[in-house]
Amino acid sequence: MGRRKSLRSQMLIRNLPQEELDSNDESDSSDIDEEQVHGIWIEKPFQTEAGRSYYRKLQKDGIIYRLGDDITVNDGDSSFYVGVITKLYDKAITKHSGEKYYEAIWYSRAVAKRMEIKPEYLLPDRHVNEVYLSCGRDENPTSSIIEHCNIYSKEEFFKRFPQGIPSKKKDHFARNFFVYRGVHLKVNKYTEPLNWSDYSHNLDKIEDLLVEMEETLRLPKKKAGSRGRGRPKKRSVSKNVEGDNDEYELIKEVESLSSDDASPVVSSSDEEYGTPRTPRRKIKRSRNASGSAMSTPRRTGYKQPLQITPLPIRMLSMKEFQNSPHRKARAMLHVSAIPNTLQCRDNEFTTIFTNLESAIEEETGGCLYISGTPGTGKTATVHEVVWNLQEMAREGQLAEFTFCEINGMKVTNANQAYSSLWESLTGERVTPLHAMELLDNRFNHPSPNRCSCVVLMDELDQLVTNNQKVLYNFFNWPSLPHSRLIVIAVANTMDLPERILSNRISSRLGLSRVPFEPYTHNQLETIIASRLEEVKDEELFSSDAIRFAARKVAAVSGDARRALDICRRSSELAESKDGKVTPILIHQAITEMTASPLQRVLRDLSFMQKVFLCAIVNRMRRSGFAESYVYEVVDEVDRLIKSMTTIDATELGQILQRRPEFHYILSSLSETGVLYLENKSSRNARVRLAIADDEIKLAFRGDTELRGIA
Ligand SMILES: Nc1ncnc2c1ncn2[C@@H]1O[C@H](COP(=O)(O)OP(=O)(O)OP(=O)(O)O)[C@@H](O)[C@H]1O
Ligand SMILES: [Mg+2]
Repeated sequence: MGRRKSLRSQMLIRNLPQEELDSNDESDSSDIDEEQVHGIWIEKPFQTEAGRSYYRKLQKDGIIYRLGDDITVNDGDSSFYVGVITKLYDKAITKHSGEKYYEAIWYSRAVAKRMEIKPEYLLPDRHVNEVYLSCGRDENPTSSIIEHCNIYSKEEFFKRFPQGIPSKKKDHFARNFFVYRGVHLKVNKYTEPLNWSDYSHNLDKIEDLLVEMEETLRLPKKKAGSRGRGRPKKRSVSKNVEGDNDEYELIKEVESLSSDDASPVVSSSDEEYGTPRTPRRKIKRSRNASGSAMSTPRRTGYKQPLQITPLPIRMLSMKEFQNSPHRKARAMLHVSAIPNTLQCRDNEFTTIFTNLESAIEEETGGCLYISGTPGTGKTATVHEVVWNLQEMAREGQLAEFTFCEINGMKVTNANQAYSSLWESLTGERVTPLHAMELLDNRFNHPSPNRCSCVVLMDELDQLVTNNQKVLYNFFNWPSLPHSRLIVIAVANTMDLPERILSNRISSRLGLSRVPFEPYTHNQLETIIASRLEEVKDEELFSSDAIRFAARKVAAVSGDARRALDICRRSSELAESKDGKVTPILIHQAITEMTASPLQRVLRDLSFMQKVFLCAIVNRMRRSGFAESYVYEVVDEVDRLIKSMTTIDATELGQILQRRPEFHYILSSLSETGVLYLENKSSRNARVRLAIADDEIKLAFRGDTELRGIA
């Protein structure tokens, strides 16, 4: 609830004619809350269009706000935004509160708590009392208006306040600013100096200036969806970034200037900043430590500096590498060697690209759900789209946006997704719970000039929690009007949102879906051949061999990763025989990879044994430790089973009831020699794999029962 200010103070702020303030006295006392919080219309609308009535004036908390007035706006935190009112309207005919809106063009603050302009683009001559006219505008409920403010030209401002206004003088600081330039935040470019007295309170001139800024500062856009090929080089951001410290220094400068003025006595804090001193070390003492006869004697000893035993360095000779075409081919076929373009994924690329591009352009939020079996190029395609969009943003053809990647496999706990997103947005590290609150607050409150944020949530199934809160939040935030959050969720199964979230919620979210079909043999052939393009002349792979490998993989899984693995192994075999890769060698590689005794043992395990092994592998990847506790593995098994597509709910119930059998399952696996299990029959026993986790992945990859989890 807004606190009612005295009429005197309102007059001081606004210099309003007394009649306008007096008119307040006639207002109905029953409307007092509505008037204070949302304001009331004090004259008839001058225009009605498409269910909206437009007004010229709003009276809120006794103060009149008109079109063209400069205002400060609540940012949902302890700071504020500055804007000029361009429209005042209500959306419906009813009298309910919360339906009165204003549209504002925002001024970007040159020095703000949370920067609206990226630190690397800040101008060195910016001033603590300066704001830039920006091209951003927003609609917001009138309840967010704080009060009027004065926006002067630079000349006029310094005539009135020769020393500037220090931020600690809160009353004056938040009410007086000057404009010297405009800024286009999407391309981070500034206009030439402006004389703001020509524009102040003149909406037509401001709008003309914005059009001019849009035309002159922004580059022409590339054809939509045109695929800028190749990965753009990483931008080298100047190390000498001006950030919050500079803000602090600037504020400090102004503060010291004004304090000089006010009194010649140097304050202790000024003194501290004036002369550099050797920092004193703080000594932590416990309450009853020093000299007490009762104190426990301190352990004496000395800390040895950490010593690192150097490992022998294996030098790879470049010559050897270049002389061996097979090695070169294997490097090209390696899954980590990302090709310039991804073959056979043009449709998927275009769908994702246009969805993201339009959401960034239109400053809206959105949710994209990408599903497909392993190795179908989901992650690689999203990365390619994002690289292209980032390149466009760098060239000024698209608004700048933040990209954040959260991989379910790389977080130890699903809630860490919140911390990762908050860190990408602000650079601050906070606990997951706090991050969730901060994010919720951010997305529920308007903010001028907020840039869009694209979040890739890869391996989504790993982010499923018991109460599904993480998924719910990440799918719900994009639908909030001010979030500008675009979520790309990637998972192996089509219907994960339906299974995890209740139907009512998942249908409300309205996810756009992009399914990635397994590759056909023709597509796999193209993918392998294009990777071998550079060593084509050497004829290392016969075309029959490539076709054979592609057909073999397409018949089982359509997994590009597997096709590449097979080709790499057969290249090794061919190299040892000094020959080229033939269908026979491909066959040999496949048999080798799938028919080892260990592979046979693994494939013959029972369903639950397999699920337990998958759970152990998942735990290992998440925590980064080889060892896990049995209770952690059991929890992981629960989670995996819930996200499985191959079993129905009743069966699921039975499996979960049988869970106490976990110890028998783990002991049997330990007896087979697949894992080490600590010899105690409790949930706190530790368990570790005795074989490479890759073997498990390889054995279970084509297993239909384990679809969606292995
Ligand atoms: N169309 C393609 N052209 C070239 N290489 C491809 C193509 N599709 C996939 N690959 C390669 O296959 C490998 C696996 O692709 P990617 O990681 O995108 O699969 P994914 O669908 O995300 O699988 P998972 O579900 O296991 O995460 C990558 O190394 C990628 O370079
Ligand atoms: Mg992936």
